[in-house]
Amino acid sequence: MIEAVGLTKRYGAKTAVYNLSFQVRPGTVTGFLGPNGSGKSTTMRMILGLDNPSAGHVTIAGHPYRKLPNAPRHVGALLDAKAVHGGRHARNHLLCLAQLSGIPARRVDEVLGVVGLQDVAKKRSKGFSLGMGQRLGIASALLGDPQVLLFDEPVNGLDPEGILWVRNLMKQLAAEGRTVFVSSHLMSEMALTAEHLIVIGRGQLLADMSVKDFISANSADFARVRTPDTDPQQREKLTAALTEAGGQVLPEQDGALRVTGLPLPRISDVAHGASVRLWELSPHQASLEEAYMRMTQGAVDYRSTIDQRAGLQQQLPAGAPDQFAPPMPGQDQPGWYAPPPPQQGGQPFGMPQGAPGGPYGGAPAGPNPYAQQAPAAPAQAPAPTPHTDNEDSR
Ligand SMILES: Nc1ncnc2c1ncn2[C@@H]1O[C@H](COP(=O)(O)OP(=O)(O)OP(=O)(O)O)[C@@H](O)[C@H]1O
Repeated sequence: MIEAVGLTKRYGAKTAVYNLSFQVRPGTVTGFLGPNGSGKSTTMRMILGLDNPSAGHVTIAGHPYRKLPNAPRHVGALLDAKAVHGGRHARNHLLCLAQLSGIPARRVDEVLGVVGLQDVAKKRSKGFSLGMGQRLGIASALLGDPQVLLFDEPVNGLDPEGILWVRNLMKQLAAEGRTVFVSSHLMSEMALTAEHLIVIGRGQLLADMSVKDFISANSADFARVRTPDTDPQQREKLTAALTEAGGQVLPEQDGALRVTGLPLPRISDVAHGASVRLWELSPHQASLEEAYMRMTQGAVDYRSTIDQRAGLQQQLPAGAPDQFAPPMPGQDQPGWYAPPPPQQGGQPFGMPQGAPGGPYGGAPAGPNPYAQQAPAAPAQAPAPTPHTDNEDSR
């Protein structure tokens, strides 16, 4: 298990991670999400002892990484797939790593097979594609057959077959009882791979919950209703009747209606009462991507100036109801589509229960550097400071 308590990292005046407390448990794939620059890589580097926390601590199986006996046998990581000696053959690169950790040479051939690089084992890695480099990085992580694995953007550069392979590999590693902590910007992929999520924004914990709970807590589910295409008046009649009944109705591009605020059976009754025939009445749940966009909308540092000029400030999905609207009729009935919880007052973005300080009572990390920030997206374009330590691989 990985456990962070009150983890904080400052680089001069910049606070990259602030008072972060979480646990990553064995047996499941835990996704690590956050907008660009939110502190994911910094957190991973602190877990691996590559950066010292300014406050708080992080342990693996109860020990700081640097105090783990023969750490590479316990922990494997892919942080930057380009961090290899390009002049070395793939096999030699792995052999060097293996020798440093007392891992037998036969394990090198095993992991080359696992990642599908056996045919290019004698090729220099500087000629590798991005995807091949990722596979070599994953091979390095697996070398010590570790119980704890960290992957920073492991599917970066992989083709669809490679992405599927990584997905299955992560799940298999977790099913074997290992701790698997993986960051990615591909929400659709995370939804298929991870069971649990840790979401951060501007270095702070935003959510620590199952994927299922995350989606239901941050999504605006809706019903799709379609009246006969041949009779547009039926659609208008139904829109009026549903609005009258307290629903919010928005037209979809394909002519259907998107309804929130009313349970499915009520929509059906209202349609029946208005003598409107229905061709479709179906429930829809938001995707992880939609839920993620809603949660992190106030915690995005880097935004296109084109989006800002056009007022495209992280738009909510179409049909999302007003977050601050009073309770709606039918709210307690099964099948009612709840709007997302309102952002908590005064915070630049929704904070998790118990934060700051975190659910584990993290050590005080000094004044919250974000407390005085504007509550919404920045009005000015952020300084265009490409910042990442391994941006080439992204
Ligand atoms: N060595 C460093 N010196 C100064 N600032 C740094 C350093 N490393 C990271 N930062 C800053 O800390 C913040 C968090 O960066 P980090 O790379 O951890 O974010 P990230 O969530 O991994 O981003 P991305 O999704 O783009 O990879 C950024 O504002 C970054 O500029």
